[in-house]
Amino acid sequence: DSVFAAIVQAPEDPILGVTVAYNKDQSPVKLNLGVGAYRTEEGKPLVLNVVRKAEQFLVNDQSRVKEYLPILGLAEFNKLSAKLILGDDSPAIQENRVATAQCLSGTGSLRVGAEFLAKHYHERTIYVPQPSWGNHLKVFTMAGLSVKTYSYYDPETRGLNFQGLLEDLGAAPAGAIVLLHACAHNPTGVDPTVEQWEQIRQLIRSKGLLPFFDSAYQGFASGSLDADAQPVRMFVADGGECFIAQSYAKNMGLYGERVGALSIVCKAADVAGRVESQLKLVIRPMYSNPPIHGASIASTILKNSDMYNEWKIELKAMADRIISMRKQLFDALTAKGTPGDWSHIIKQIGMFTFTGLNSDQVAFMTKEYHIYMTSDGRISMAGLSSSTVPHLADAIHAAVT
Ligand SMILES: Cc1ncc(COP(=O)(O)O)c(CN[C@](O)(C(=O)O)[C@@H](O)C(=O)O)c1O
Repeated sequence: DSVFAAIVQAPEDPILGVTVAYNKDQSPVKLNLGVGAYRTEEGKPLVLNVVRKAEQFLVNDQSRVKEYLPILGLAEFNKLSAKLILGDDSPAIQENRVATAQCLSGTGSLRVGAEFLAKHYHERTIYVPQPSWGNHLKVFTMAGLSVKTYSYYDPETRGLNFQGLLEDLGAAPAGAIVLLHACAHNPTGVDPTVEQWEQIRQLIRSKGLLPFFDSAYQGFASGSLDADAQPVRMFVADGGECFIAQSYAKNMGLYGERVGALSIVCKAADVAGRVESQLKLVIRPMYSNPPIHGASIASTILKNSDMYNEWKIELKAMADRIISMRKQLFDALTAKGTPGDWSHIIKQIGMFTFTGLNSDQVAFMTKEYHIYMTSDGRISMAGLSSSTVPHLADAIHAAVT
């Protein structure tokens, strides 16, 4: 019989599997609040106008060819991506201390960074917040790093367990890698304050820990690209090293184009040059070179000031719609007198609300109300619209009474 006869059926991905279940549901009132993908008020995926414009511009450019990109990707895109997260006036960029590679969106940037660290960095332990994006554990483990967690979320206050965070990172071995969500923490929607970020930075630098930022929602959390990049810029301003994974999936709506970048901020330009050369040895045997189309769209938008400004307006509109959904859900639960304190819905930031509903309550809401969400109680606010808020409020009310 087949040499693969012993292979067992793999479980569905905890996040992407929710969409699989949603697609099978025939109910007219079904609601997909699982995957972090933006939907319009009409519940439809959104291609930004400025993305359509950039694509049209590219299609009309007869001089464009389909040649391989370099291993590190589209150089112009890499420069513009580093500027986007580090700021136009970043000393690290001016001093040529940043090595950047275009990677396959956020996941690919995290994986390339992890593979690089497993090969070149003496400390193989990476501390990931508890909880974190589910895929972090698998990406870092598959790259050969050993994953530990640091306290992050306080279920009592549904806010940050800041003391626990400081204790756990304070106890980490010198040199350990620390994964930090740059903004809009997934799944909790809880971010440190600027003051808390400064304390985290001081602790990380004093212990010689290596910060690895995951920036998947820049501009999507507050609506401001600069505000959402503030924590990253605080760390880079102190001259220390850091890794930064960027994704354009959400803020440019380039989900399926797989557009992202890994930047490694070094202490000296010659180190950055050598790091960049070693990044090529990680990437070449993995996927050789990245796709040209999505990065060309992003680059066209980032380098053209009219398009860049149009993008910022569309980005803020997406962020504002999500904030409005938070308010509407909070108001609906308040109006219904749903038992419990629901203020965390409006206090949390970014794509997700960490409701505090347990897996049994989630299963009930799926079964009885056709609400699709992750079993940890996370809801993608982008999946909601004014017309569907009442249905979700009914489901939550029924689940907690
Ligand atoms: C913190 C974080 N980091 C990286 C990524 C990877 O994103 P990409 O590779 O597409 O650029 C996500 C996306 N996470 C999800 O929005 C989510 O948690 O639903 C979803 O896209 C996913 O892939 O799980 C994320 O939330």
